[in-house]
Amino acid sequence: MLLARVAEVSREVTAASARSRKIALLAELFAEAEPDESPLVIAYLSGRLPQGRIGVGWSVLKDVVPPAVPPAEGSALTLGQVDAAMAELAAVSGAGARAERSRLVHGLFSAATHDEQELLVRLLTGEVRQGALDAIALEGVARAAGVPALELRRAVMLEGSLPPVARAVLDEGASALERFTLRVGSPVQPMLAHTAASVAEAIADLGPCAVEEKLDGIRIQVHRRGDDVRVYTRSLDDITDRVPEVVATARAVAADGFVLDGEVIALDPGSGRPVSFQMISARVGSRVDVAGARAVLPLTAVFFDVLAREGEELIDRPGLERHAVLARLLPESQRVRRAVVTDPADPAQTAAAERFYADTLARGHEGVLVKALEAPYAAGRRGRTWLKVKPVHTLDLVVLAVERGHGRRTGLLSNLHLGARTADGGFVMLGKTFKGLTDEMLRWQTERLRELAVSDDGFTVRVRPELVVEIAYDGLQVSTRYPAGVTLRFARVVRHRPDKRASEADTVERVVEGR
Ligand SMILES: Nc1ncnc2c1ncn2[C@@H]1O[C@H](COP(=O)(O)OP(=O)(O)OP(=O)(O)O)[C@@H](O)[C@H]1O
Repeated sequence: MLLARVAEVSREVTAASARSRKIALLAELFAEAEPDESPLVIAYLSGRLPQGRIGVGWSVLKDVVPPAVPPAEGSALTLGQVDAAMAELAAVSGAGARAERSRLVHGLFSAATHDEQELLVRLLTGEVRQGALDAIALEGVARAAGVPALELRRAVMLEGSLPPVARAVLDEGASALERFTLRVGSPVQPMLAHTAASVAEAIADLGPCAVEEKLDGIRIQVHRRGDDVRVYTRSLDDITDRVPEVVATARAVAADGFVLDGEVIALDPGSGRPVSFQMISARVGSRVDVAGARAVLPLTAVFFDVLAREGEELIDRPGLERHAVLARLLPESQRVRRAVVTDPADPAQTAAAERFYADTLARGHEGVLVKALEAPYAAGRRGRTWLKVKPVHTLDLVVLAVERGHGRRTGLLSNLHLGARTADGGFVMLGKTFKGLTDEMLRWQTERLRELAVSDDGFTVRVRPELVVEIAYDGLQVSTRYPAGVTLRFARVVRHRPDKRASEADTVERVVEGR
């Protein structure tokens, strides 16, 4: 397939306002593509490169942004050629890398038409305006392959991503879906939670439920088959080598095969209270000297769900049943604490749930999750059957740009420009903040944002909109300075969220309407 065709559909999808029209356009595109090309089509439409970040920054791109390079007359670039060029670019390193990248990028842009050049820029800068593309791409594939979207979605959750499933169903049809089951060693997208204002509201919503402590660590999914243990993050990255303590815990379980869902935390050796997320994140994120870091900040794995055991898939079983399996697998110390409300009409039980919430906060945790006892595990979805209750309201926003620090912060990238998602896949800026950033966080974000930089006027560095930050704030205030007409009052950074994608950030509608 030609890149020009993807560029054309990408434009049409952006211009179409009806979701059904977008899906129809995508279905047509997937029907035309060879099944093997579909992973590239999905990636390019949603503005991702399969190679990830490939080191082409603004210093290289500014020389090729249209109209800098004369465009090719007719379209001839195929998706395969673009992919090969990106792979070549990703492999460049060492002395002379910048010149070599520049040479390769020039070559690619000279072979591209004007429209293709624009798509290439968007791919290389990460600036794609394709709202909720992953969800509609899934529906487009379902229609092109003639399979129900619901069944395709389940397969995608179990596989972890759309491209491999798309390739299989477009090639073989519905029968391919059977292959995508929960497998030990293949991470599935975790179930997520909605928010409730209070424990009472959550109980009223869910009926019989469990109130669990919300641990403030890093989500982990632990797979074990025989002696082989793998640990994945919420974004399904394999962190096995960084968390030897978790591997040891999983090996000690008296069962051969299972998939567990939980959180890795660190407890202060002195007080026994949980240490900050930022420190755990630094410990898990460190590529260096795991043994040394381990001595300083030992990690503890605590689990709250089990998705499979000894070859048996459990995700469709009620929560209560899964918890019974979990309780047989793990000692109490390795499970989250919880209080069960079997009868929401019993005041003694609801009072006990409220006490549990208060005690959890007093122990230094950030809140609770209230989970319906009957509900299955909704992999990859923000289910209505898990509700989180926290005393402080936070937003997940995307860093759009950052200002250079001055004074004590000279040399660091400090003041963050914060954006919420818009319905059309873009971002709208809601405000700026450098409050809440510790020295360690400043150092970390400076390094990360330098990698994401796309332009720099000496004062403000614009970045690919990829880094998510969790922001606490005291409310909204009307502002003519910001495009949504509002800005955040006393916004402060709670933490960076490298485990979240920009597509998971809060939408401006949610911020403004409190939804
Ligand atoms: N007992 C628990 N059950 C489920 N998730 C828990 C529990 N304790 C801590 N967590 C964490 O809370 C998260 C659930 O909240 P949510 O689905 O909103 O994700 P989130 O956006 O990362 O949440 P937040 O931003 O509030 O941490 C899980 O991803 C997990 O990391």
